[in-house]
Amino acid sequence: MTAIKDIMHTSPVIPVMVINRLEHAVPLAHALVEGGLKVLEITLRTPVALEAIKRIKAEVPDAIVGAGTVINQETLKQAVDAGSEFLVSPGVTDNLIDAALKSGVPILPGVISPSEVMRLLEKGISEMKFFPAEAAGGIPMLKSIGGPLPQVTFCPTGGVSPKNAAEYLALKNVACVGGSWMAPADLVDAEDWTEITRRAKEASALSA
Ligand SMILES: O=C(O)C(=O)C[C@H](O)[C@H](O)COP(=O)(O)O
Repeated sequence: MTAIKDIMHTSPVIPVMVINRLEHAVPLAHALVEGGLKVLEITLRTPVALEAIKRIKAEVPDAIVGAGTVINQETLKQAVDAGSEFLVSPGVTDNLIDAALKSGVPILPGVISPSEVMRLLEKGISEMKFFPAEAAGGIPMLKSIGGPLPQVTFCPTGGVSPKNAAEYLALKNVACVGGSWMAPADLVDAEDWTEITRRAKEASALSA
């Protein structure tokens, strides 16, 4: 099992994927990996998400496949059973974090406030998702949290785009960012894998 810290340092951007049609899972993963983005977050927002995780794991060996939108013990168990190599949650509850720690699968839990950060530090977690990044205060908020809590490393996600990704990545307490702009619904629906690979290449060229 790869530690979440190493996963966060694998690529500067983690694509957040919403897969509506199962047959898109493997070509989409290939398109992103070909563009240099190996760490893939498949959100559990669609009925085919768990099967998509299994297929990508089986057919795209270079990918590091994680589950997003893990919100409780039930979705955590489903994600782990599907073979997820990491878990991402939009927020935190004690039940969820305790279950994740027990499972042994690394989790990137979502926070927006110093209190949430401190609760996770008490549980031994120092890598976190900052979600929803732009709406929750963006770059100034991360800089402010980094003052008293410099030991925490973040993956800002939510409203991150090619316009602001480099600025986020320049922060001391940011290892990578997450976002959906490499594989938005219209490009996936159109099966425009070429454009998705082009966007992935551009994203993977950003420096963390
Ligand atoms: O589904 C989840 O678990 C999430 O946490 C939400 C995603 O991270 C954001 O929807 C990505 O945000 P955008 O890049 O602004 O589209």
